[in-house]
Amino acid sequence: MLHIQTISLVQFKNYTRQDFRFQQRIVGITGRNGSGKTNLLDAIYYLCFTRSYFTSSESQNTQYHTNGFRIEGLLEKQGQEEKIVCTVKDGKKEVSLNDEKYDRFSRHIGQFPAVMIAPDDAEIILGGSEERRKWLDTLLSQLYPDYLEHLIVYQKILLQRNSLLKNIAATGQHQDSLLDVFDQQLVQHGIPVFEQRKAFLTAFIPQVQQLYDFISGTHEIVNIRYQCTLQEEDYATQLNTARYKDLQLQRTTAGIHRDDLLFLLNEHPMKNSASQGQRKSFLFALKLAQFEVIRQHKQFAPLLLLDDVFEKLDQERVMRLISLVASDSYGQVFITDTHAERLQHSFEATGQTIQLLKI
Ligand SMILES: Nc1ncnc2c1ncn2[C@@H]1O[C@H](COP(=O)(O)OP(=O)(O)OP(=O)(O)O)[C@@H](O)[C@H]1O
Repeated sequence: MLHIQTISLVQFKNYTRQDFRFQQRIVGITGRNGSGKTNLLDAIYYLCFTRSYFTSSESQNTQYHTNGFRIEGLLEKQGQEEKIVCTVKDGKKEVSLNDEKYDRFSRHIGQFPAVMIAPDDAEIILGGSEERRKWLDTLLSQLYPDYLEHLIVYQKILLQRNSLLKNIAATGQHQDSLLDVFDQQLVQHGIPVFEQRKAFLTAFIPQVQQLYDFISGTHEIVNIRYQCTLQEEDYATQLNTARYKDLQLQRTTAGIHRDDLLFLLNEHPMKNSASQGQRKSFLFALKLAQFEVIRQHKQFAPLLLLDDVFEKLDQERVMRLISLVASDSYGQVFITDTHAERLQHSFEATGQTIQLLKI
């Protein structure tokens, strides 16, 4: 079991200094627009991922006119007390677990799994391919530390290769042997990422379908098509064939950094044809399937952070969703809403009690 008991915020976004105690499995966070509900969810997310869900800019997380922030959380994981502290001061970030500082934040990832569902998630469907890769990478990194390691090295080599391509263009000097070394390293770290993405998606799609059926109460067919050039041709050959083009464009055109996922509803791309409610139902199915996969893998439920779920879903879908996340097979659930009564009644209708925090 994973349960966050308290969180203390100092200068994190709109919180100057505030402590929260979470006493129940289901915690409702209510308050007016702009009162800081999403920011509190994000602080919890930050403890789990050493970063905000919404922004990679620490200055946006820091309260206006201050030079840093601090988030401290006390958690219980499988019967053990755990303390996580994240601080940013004058642009320098530190994260510690039980007072031991991490030398690399990536070591923290996956230990305290969490799934956030937020309105901005529509970007996973509507935005560019990097949004979909980011979603998949965050998920797989929580499951497989090796995946994250390969990805980090791959991205580092990619940057080096791209700057070499620019350098060659600027100086006119051939550097084929150095490019060969980079190509070899891209292959070494890119292929495991490709294999993991492919295997994962194959097993994942039926789970998304099952949850989509449940939430929507329909039998529309959802699908995720993995688009990667490595499916068609050996990566080393591709890099070799693309080298001339890469030299012209001064960037690496082949590889897993260009992967995309095509989301389909009844075989049509969701981006163009699905309604807002269908898209939202799909995103819930996607995220709750993610939750299931993590739970099966870790043998305990991740934290579930639900932001503004009532928007754009009809009453029936909302109730099916609430009945699912309220069930005992889920772990600790945090849910925001501007209407305290709506939140309370929705959960009480399922026979569960909810702690209401008004902020
Ligand atoms: N760096 C910052 N420093 C101080 N305040 C900030 C900072 N970043 C955001 N805010 C404030 O936080 C508030 C937004 O909080 P949040 O998004 O958590 O609101 P919310 O309760 O989820 O609102 P809604 O119901 O509209 O979704 C805004 O008032 C914004 O001005």
